[in-house]
Amino acid sequence: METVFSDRATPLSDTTHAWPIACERGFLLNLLQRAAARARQHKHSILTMLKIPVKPRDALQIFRAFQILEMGERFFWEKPASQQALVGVGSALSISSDDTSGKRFQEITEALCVLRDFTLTETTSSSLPASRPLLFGGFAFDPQRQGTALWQDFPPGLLILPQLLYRFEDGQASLSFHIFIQPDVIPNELELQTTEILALFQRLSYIVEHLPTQQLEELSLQTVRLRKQEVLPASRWISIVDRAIEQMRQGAYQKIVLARQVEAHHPDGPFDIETTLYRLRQSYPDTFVFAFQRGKRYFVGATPERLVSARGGKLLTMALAGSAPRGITPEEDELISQEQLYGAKIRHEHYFVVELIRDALHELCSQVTIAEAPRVRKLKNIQHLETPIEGTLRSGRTILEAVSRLHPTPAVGGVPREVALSEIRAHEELDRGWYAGPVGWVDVDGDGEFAVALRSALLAGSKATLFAGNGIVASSDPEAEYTETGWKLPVMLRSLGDEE
Ligand SMILES: C=C(O[C@@H]1C=C(C(=O)O)C=C[C@H]1O)C(=O)O
Repeated sequence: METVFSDRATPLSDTTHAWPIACERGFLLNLLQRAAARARQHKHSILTMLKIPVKPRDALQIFRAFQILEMGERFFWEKPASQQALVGVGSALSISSDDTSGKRFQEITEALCVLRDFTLTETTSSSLPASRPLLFGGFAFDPQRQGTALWQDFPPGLLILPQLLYRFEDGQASLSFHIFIQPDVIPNELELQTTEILALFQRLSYIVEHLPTQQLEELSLQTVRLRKQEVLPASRWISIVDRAIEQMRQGAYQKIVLARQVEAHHPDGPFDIETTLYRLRQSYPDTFVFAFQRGKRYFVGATPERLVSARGGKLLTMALAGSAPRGITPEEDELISQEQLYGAKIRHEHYFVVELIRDALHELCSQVTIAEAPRVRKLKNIQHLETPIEGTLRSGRTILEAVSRLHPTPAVGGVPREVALSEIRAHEELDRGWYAGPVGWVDVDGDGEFAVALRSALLAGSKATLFAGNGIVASSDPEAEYTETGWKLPVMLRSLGDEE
């Protein structure tokens, strides 16, 4: 294998050679020719992926560069504290499911299996860790709920294989390009495609090299008074919670999570997605910071809740439920966590989630380890009770199977699941869309990571729709639940630049 990638140490400040996407024409053409030969042999298109090492750059800069490239919709996924990022643009393939009967995960898994069997991956550098094409996307919270115009273009299930993917992990950065090669492709077309891909690499290199660096930090300091509006009046929301408590007292179900919706309007023009992401990552480094674009709209957030990750057979998940505010002094903070988070009501709510996860993993995993006692997870303005859970996936099981069994956990749905879901559907009076649904990525081999899309908002121009929910049990106090949802909203409000 011939590679022309230069490992020469070029300082990032050297804008002339800071970001070459180096790939020799002969190497790329040869890859496409091999893909074409395989496509002819199998009479099936071949998903061809080329992975190239690049100099690490801030993931948000790449996100910006992808916009200038104008190749279509973008996505962003970052775990700032563990320095992992995925940034994608364009769509080489989109797999969606409109199924409302519970088969959406299965339908998408089947499509992924076909892809896996017809994939050719290549890299210009053997020092890069092997990886497989990955798709990014999400799932609606409840596909059975009648969708409204608010979540148009966010179907029950959607995964997108980007044309270009920037990945940063373990201190290494790479750029992957994906293309389908058809069985009837002619040699001239392969030549043409090679020329086009190389031109694209050149254009992107130029854009990345010439991006200004400091701008986002400055923009993130600017605040504005957003006009905020509750979609349901507080009294109405509280009466919905009241009703649920009454039902639980009568034994109809044991736990339900009810959410409310707030609209925020920017007085002077559209929200800036990059500045929003910058603020989210600065304030909430220990979360999954994500953005998913559909048309001109973005679903964006910083969620502390991992639904599940699976890599090489190792599965990680968590129960995250029970919330309290942060104290001003360390002593007060500690007192709040001891009195509230470790109090009987919250432990009870939390325990439902641990139990469900234990049951859901039973068939999927050969071994499950649940931390003996929950711990406190401290975020900037809120703290939660969290129980880490690990498992070993049985062979042949994939992350999407885990997602389909775990979602919705009682941290966002309720107990029993189906009763709580139909109560939410009938009485919550809001369209959750992808809020509280699984968002994340999966590769063609079934590894991946999904988070629960909390602390999130849907941005449409100068309007943002925010969601926040809370777990309610029979002993809950409706006014207190309202206040608690109010601790969750500032994550997005401040990140949208709100001055309050
Ligand atoms: C539903 C939300 O959060 C969930 C509910 C929690 C609770 O009931 O205390 C805590 C964390 C999340 O599992 C939300 O942030 O909107």
